[in-house]
Formats: sequence, structure tokens, C-alpha cells
Amino acid sequence: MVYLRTIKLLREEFPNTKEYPFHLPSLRKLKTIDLEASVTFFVGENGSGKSTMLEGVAYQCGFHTAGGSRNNYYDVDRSDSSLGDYIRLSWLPKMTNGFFLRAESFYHFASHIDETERIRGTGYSGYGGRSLHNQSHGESFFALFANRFNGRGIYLLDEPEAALSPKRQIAFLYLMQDLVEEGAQFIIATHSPILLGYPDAKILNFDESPVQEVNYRDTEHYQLTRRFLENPAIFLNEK
Ligand SMILES: Nc1ncnc2c1ncn2[C@@H]1O[C@H](COP(=O)(O)OP(=O)(O)OP(=O)(O)O)[C@@H](O)[C@H]1O
Repeated sequence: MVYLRTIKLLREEFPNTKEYPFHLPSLRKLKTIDLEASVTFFVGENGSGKSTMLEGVAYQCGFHTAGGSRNNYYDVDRSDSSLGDYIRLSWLPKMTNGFFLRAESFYHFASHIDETERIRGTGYSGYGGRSLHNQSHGESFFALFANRFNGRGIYLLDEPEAALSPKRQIAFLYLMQDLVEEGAQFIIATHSPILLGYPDAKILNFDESPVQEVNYRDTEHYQLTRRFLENPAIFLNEK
């Protein structure tokens, strides 16, 4: 299901096109991003602006920009969204349920859930019944996906593969397929050639200026990984 249909950049309100984030090549000429599929991936080199865009969208969704939903109020590590005030989201229908996952600040989110459990006794209810800190990084991610995510919602995930083994990444694809069938929308920044293989996803390449759609098999992630796996030794000798 597609709830969030367009991300529009309010270019005329950009204060300065020479500084972060307005100077990023991926954003420089970008006017709108159309989200036409239930699953949209942001791909691109490190530093191309994927997280910046995702964080801006999370900010406009009202989600905690360090990770969480509309219901997670905690002060730890809240990051200012530099792009958030300069984008406009078009919804049909409007969706307020959802979650913003940031691999890098997940530790703080887990602490916030522990604190909610300590104060109100409700913290672990959506997370598999136990502290996210008492599970491995990958297990805790998976507990979040499997327990906290449900069908009707918008899920913004920044490198969800960070803690997942290849097997768990494939399990995540199954889970995502079920959630999409139940009506979920995903926007995912990723470097994973496994996740990118999700059928019918729209892949947006942040290495282009402005951002452009790209086919799975044309992504550098697919091509490089494929060539490497075919023969790592030859690949390394080509350096
Ligand atoms: N708060 C900030 N102030 C100044 N520059 C920043 C800030 N946050 C990020 N940048 C820079 O902006 C660029 C884009 O960062 P961003 O995190 O959006 O990239 P990314 O595509 O998500 O990269 P990665 O794949 O490594 O996560 C990078 O060069 C980064 O160093």
C-alpha cells in the first residue's frame, strides 16, 4: 500500500545551496520524489544523502529523529533534521502509524524501551517480551520487526541489514512481504544486494544528480557483488 506518495523539496525556501544538506549533489536539482511502490529503496555511495532524506521524512512524519514512532518521547540523541523543514509530504490516505529505525542510535532506543518498562511496565509489550539490550544486535532488530511492526503503517528504515546475517536478511524479506500484503509501506536506505532484490520495489539512486530510478540488476551493489562472488581472487587481482 502506498500512503506517502510524494516528497517535495521546497527549493525556493532553501537558505543556502552551498552548505549541508542543500549542497549534496543528489539533492541539488531534485524537485520531487514520487513513491509509487509499497517498497522504495534509497541506494548510493556512503555520503550521498540517503540518511539525510530519510531523517527529513521521519521528521515530517512526526517520528523521533533518533528512531522510534510518534509515541516515543525521549531526549537521548535526538538529531536535528537539517532537511526536515524544507520538504513537504503528500499523503493519500494520511498514515500516522509507523516507525523510524536508525541502526546507529538503536542502543538509545533500546534504553528508552527499558525505561518505559521500568516506569509503566508496558515497555516490552511490543518487542517480544524482553529487553532489547538482552538480545543480540540482530535478534533485537528482528524482535522489533516481528513484534512492533504491523500491517498498516509507514516504516522508514536506515540500513536495517546492519545487524542481520544473510539468512536473517532473507527472513526479513519474507516478513516484509507479509507486512506489505497487510498494507505496510517501506522506505529503506540500504547497501544490501539481498534486500534490494525485493520484487516490485522501486530503487532510487542517490549517486545521480538529481536522484534517479534504477533497475535492480543495474545497481552497483548487484553488479559488484555478483562479480566479486563469481571469483573473489580474480577480482582482487584486478585492483
Ligand atoms: N549534520 C551534518 N552536518 C554537516 N554534514 C553532514 C551532517 N550529516 C551528514 N553530513 C554529511 O552529508 C553527507 C550525506 O550524509 P548522509 O548521512 O545523508 O549519507 P548516506 O548516503 O546516508 O551515507 P551512508 O551510506 O554512509 O549512511 C555526508 O558527506 C555527511 O558527512
